[in-house]
Amino acid sequence: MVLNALGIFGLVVRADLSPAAAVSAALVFVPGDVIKAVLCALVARGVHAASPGLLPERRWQGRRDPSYVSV
Ligand SMILES: O=C(O)CCCC[C@@H]1SC[C@@H]2NC(=O)N[C@@H]21
Repeated sequence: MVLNALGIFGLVVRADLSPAAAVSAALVFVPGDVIKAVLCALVARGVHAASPGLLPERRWQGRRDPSYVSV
């Protein structure tokens, strides 16, 4: 969605399209982008399930329960 927003901005500034025309041009990409995002999430979930230690453990940084900090 950030890329789409930047693309709309670019179309307005560089291609001299009206904002409405730029939005409608960018809408063409949205279905494919949603499919790609879902596939990416599924692949990331599979990778994380196969290698749970791949990412560093998140540490609680809040103040309500300092004993929650594990390291
Ligand atoms: O080739 C170009 O100059 C335009 C590339 C456009 C890429 C954008 S990124 C968001 C949207 N989703 C895509 O898959 N392609 C466009």
